[in-house]
Amino acid sequence: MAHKIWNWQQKEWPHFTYDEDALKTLELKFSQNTGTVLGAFKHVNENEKEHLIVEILSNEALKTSEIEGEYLDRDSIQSSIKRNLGLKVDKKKIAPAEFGISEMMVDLYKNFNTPLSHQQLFDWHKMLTNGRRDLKDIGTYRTHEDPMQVVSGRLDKPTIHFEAPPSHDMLKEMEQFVLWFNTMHSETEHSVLPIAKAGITHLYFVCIHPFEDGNGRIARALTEKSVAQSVGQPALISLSKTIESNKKTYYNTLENNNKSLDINDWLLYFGQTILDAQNDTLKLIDFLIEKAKFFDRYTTLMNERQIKVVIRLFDSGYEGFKGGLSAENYTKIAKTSASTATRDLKDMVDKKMLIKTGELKSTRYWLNIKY
Ligand SMILES: Nc1ncnc2c1ncn2[C@@H]1O[C@H](COP(=O)(O)OP(=O)(O)OP(=O)(O)O)[C@@H](O)[C@H]1O
Repeated sequence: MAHKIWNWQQKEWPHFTYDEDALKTLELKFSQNTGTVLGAFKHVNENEKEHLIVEILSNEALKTSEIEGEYLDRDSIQSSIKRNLGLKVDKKKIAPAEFGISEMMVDLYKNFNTPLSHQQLFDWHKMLTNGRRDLKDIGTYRTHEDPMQVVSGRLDKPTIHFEAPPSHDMLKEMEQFVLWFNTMHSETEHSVLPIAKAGITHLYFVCIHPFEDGNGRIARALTEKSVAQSVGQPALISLSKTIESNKKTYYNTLENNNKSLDINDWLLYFGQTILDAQNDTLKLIDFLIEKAKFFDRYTTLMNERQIKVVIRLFDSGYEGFKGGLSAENYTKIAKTSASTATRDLKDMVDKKMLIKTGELKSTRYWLNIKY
């Protein structure tokens, strides 16, 4: 490469700079949100807490894979997360990709507090590449001779978005990175605030790009480790879900921040992403609290069909049952006749469990909770 284009070729690498004042509002909001999440958690009973952890870890496993265009099976991931957490033993056979990502999420959750080590990164890489046969270096940093590039577009005419340092620098770079991460997250280090720590962690890691594959997923896991160490609890934020919902901005912002060591734009984008991810968790917690209240109040007033349908509605999450529940949906879920469905639904509206909107064929029913 003729010109020194990339950040790692700059003299000051890896000393990133940013404007602390510009991040102040985000850092403050982060610390307020952290308090709110911890407070809300106290209102969730043990059963619901378990549900929440499984829900968030499963979503994150799914979404971090989706960012890379890999669509995994939700049920297998949930099962595998439960098994890895020691909550469930069943004989369901789980495919290698689903098993691997679940194992990594649970390891991240359980061992959030241990200092980062090369071994932990190698283990994650092994988990992520579980079952793959197309890679040379698994569970170790890359060694291939050809340049490590992030590319898109046609194979014969690719657009190069980034080129990472050569493979022979990996040991030196990663030694430095691991040392930086652990120093930055030691108890006595207060000069850098949590959002900045997490944001630098992500960008710094993907710019080294130390593995043959899986660098994005490991970078997002490391970000969650950083947040967890800053707050002293597993992060449980919907980071990958939030990134995935606006993937283009994620890639564009990375691309605009991989040349200079001044990464202010990146930290502003990523800080807001972390806040959105925290807010998503808060909504989930509120939703679970509402769910528990709903069942406390109404379980004895419902027949078996009604309970089955209500469970199905809650399973759709706080975003709700797509388009609302119709009488036809009800007959299908409860496996009942149209006339029974009409009677059950009217009863639930009368008891204020459901809210009815629309008329005739466009009549829809919604759970009567605060959403
Ligand atoms: N222009 C860029 N500069 C620096 N990093 C980038 C850029 N564009 C994308 N990235 C990062 O590189 C990651 C992709 O790297 P890599 O392919 O090794 O990861 P990932 O986890 O692979 O998944 P998969 O192997 O399934 O593609 C993205 O998720 C993103 O974090």
